[in-house]
Amino acid sequence: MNPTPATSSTTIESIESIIVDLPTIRAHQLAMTTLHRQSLVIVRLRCADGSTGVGEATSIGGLAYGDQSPESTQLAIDTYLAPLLIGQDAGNVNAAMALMNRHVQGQSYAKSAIETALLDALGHRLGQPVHALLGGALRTSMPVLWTLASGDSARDVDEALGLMEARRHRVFKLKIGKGDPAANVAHVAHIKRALGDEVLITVDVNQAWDETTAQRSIAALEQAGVGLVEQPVARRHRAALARLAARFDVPIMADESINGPEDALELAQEAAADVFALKISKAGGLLNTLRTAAVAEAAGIGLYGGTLLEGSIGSIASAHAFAACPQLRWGTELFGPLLLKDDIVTARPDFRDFELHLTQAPGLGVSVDEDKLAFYRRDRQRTAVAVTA
Ligand SMILES: O=C(O)C[C@H]1C=CC(=O)O1
Ligand SMILES: [Mn+2]
Repeated sequence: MNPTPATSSTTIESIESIIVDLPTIRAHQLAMTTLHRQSLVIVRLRCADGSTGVGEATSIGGLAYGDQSPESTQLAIDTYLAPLLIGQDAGNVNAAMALMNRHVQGQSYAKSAIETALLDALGHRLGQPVHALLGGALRTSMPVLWTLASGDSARDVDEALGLMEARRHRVFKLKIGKGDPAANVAHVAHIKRALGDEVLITVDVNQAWDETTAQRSIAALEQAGVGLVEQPVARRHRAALARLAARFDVPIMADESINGPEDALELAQEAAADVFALKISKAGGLLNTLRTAAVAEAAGIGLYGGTLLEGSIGSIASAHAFAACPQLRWGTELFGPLLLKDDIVTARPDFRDFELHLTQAPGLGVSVDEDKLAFYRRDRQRTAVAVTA
């Protein structure tokens, strides 16, 4: 006979959203914006039995990267999603997601953060890590690349050499697409030459090129020895993406073009990409990320664990989903916490030997540092300090 199961039945009592602004360790330059800080939306969920869960929704550069900002995500949670979920069964994540999807269009970042918090709380109640709730981990550590995006080639090379020496990263992604494409290619070729044949260099164009620029530039990137080209053209230009994927040997990865399983199906049918970048926020949660991965796997398409530069909570939530993916041929870019100068969790994720390591702790396995959260939250009460003569 089975032992008496721990109970998972309780109701959702409250859902709180908090915007947190954290400085980055250096400027992070992308095609569409340069980051100096990250704004995370932290979701805290409390259940009637006292169990709690956390989640995170993070975007890049306000509305510069995608169509959901921290502020719009907070509004969606506070005004629409939380009232819908209060009093609902906290243990039935599928039912909670279906309810949200029935009543609220879009808002995938907010839904992902709430689903994460539900899974975290359920994991705490059952004494199981989130990856076990997703069917079990096929890996509990995963490779993590680093993005070189300081805006300065010499600094990028020094940064990469230091990170290889520290055994933190040995794959590097270069953010290009800003400015002259020929200068972009020269920058990549310089870094590739400086780091040598052994080091895998990938590039992310973040939709910046038209098809003819992409044709010319990818040919040169291929010559320079680049190993993967991410989202060279606009997300809607899927026919162009397919032509580029057919034309070049270097694999083409879809990022902004793919959100969930429906996109995965269409992109697979169109042979538009060799690799898909998964992100829990794009997919609207961990469960939908796994559905997206299942479509890729069925179509023989490689998987890559992507990031929206989330902090520790969002990155660890992503890692739980990626742990349960059928394959993770292209590793991950879950370095977000390392780009931040400080954190709001008590113990930062475990990055060592070029990988991120997950624990077997219940839920996500992360705890909020209340003092840090109070310090970095955007709405914190600033106490007036008396000035004495
Ligand atoms: O993929 C993106 O475009 C977003 C993100 C991931 C790594 C990074 O530096 O930016
Ligand atoms: Mn990308």
